[in-house]
Amino acid sequence: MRNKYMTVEPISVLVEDINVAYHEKVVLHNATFELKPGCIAALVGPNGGGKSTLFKAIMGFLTPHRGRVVIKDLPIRKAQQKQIVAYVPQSEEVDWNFPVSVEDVVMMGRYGHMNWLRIPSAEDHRIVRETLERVGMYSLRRRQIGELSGGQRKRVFLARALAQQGTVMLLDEPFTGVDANTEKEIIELLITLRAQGHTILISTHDLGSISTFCDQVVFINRTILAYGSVEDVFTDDNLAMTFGGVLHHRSFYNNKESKI
Ligand SMILES: Nc1ncnc2c1ncn2[C@@H]1O[C@H](COP(=O)(O)OP(=O)(O)OP(=O)(O)O)[C@@H](O)[C@H]1O
Repeated sequence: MRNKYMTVEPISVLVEDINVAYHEKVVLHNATFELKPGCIAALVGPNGGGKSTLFKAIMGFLTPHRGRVVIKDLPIRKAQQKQIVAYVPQSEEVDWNFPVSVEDVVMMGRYGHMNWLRIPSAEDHRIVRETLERVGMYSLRRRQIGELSGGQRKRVFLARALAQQGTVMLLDEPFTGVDANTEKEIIELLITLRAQGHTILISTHDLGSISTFCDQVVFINRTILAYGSVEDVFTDDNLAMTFGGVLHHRSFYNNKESKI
């Protein structure tokens, strides 16, 4: 039987010179960066800057017109086949009226581990139960997903990603619409996942918390403007370049409530 919370071999993510377009219109240009194995990286940029588009390209949902995404020395399709990358989408991308329960959603994270009949094994059920307990949603497992609060919805999709047991985790704005306690709990969970070897990319508008739990920052606005360690690149100059000169990160340290 597998260890309850598995340790994984940390792996890197390389995004190399990708262009991504919707209907021929390029929205992400020549984007390049690398995530170090076993780090938490914040993806920071303005609304419409291309964060969700980048996640979809890394997931293989959108195919770059040029460039490549390499995960553990594998092209993205192979990495997806091996269930290496798990994704927590923005809440707006989910149809909350869909008649599925919390438990059903988390079980979807196991689909890639099942055969084509998709009959869950005892291990699948065990993993779903454990991940629901881990995010504090086990007692609500039978509830329809539309009957959850914003913070509970985030937890369910986090549980789905955990159930998938991907080594790389992509989280698109997990803090939007959640209260301070839930944000703290999600950060603690991410820190634990990093200690277990996971590589994590998280888009966030909460600049004030980045230096408390992230190792790397990736600045994005239609391209990657800068990336590297928090110490080296989380600077006023890079914030100004990314947001057009209107933000200074010291103001976020002083006012933790501020969000872009
Ligand atoms: N399905 C789509 N079809 C056409 N254009 C799109 C589509 N999705 C996004 N875009 C455009 O691509 C650009 C990048 O959008 P994206 O959603 O990646 O930004 P974002 O940084 O995630 O924004 P936000 O912070 O508001 O979530 C925007 O100009 C957006 O209008």
